[in-house]
Amino acid sequence: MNQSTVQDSPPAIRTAGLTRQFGGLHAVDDVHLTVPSGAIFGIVGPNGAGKTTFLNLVNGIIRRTRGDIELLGTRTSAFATHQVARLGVARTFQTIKLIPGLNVVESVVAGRYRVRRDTVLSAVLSLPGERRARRENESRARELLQLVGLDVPPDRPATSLSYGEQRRLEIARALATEPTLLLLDEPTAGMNARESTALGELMLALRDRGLTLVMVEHNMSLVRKYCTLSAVLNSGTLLTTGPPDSCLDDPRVQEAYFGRAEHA
Ligand SMILES: Nc1ncnc2c1ncn2[C@@H]1O[C@H](COP(=O)(O)OP(=O)(O)OP(=O)(O)O)[C@@H](O)[C@H]1O
Repeated sequence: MNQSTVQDSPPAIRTAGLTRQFGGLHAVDDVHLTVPSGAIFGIVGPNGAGKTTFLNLVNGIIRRTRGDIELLGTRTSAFATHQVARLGVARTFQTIKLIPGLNVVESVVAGRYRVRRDTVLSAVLSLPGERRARRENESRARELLQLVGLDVPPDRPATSLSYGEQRRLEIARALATEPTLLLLDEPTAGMNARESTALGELMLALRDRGLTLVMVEHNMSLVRKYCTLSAVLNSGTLLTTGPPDSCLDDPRVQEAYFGRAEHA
């Protein structure tokens, strides 16, 4: 996707009055937020601010109590996860979710099958063309492993990788669905500084390929360096949104994190 196409695209995410209650708790409370296409968008906020709940609402894992969600120009408020995935939205999780028993390359190919039921069916029935499709899937998986910088033997069991490597494998698996919008929940958790920087560079490379990236992240220097826009949640509400430096230096944000502005 070139730059003018990205600019002409509808917002990757638009929420209006988005609210999710758990009993009496407003985990996400009346959030009006727009993530433009082509952004690297950081969602930050103290623990329990509602960041993961927001991502869960966006990709249909949980249902809203009130409000609306529009993804890539389609109203998805009542969509289930698989319907959201088919629009071109992929997701990684705070807790790594790799399928035990699969090797590195199989884990990425599994990502492809997740949204392509027709391919699964032809694989099971061994229909003509299935072997060629499998070869293509594996070769695409190897390209994605290279893209995310995961230089390990493709036949290694996925669960034997280091934590940082597993996080990159999850991103490769998410990319295997050919998403337009990639949601990452704390992608640098457990990564060292070198791995975190590599992840930042990967996000830039993906953005240059036309993806929109939204990440929940606690690493503020990463957000400042690599995100083009950000939003701060606090107690479920949207405190502020805009370029990371102005958001994170906002006294209200400092207060949400530290209690008093002068502690920043
Ligand atoms: N399924 C649930 N049932 C009840 N309460 C929930 C549920 N999921 C989240 N919450 C509550 O909603 C609030 C927001 O949680 P959420 O996980 O979205 O925060 P977060 O900003 O992602 O936090 P962290 O940075 O610690 O991961 C918290 O008070 C949490 O305990």
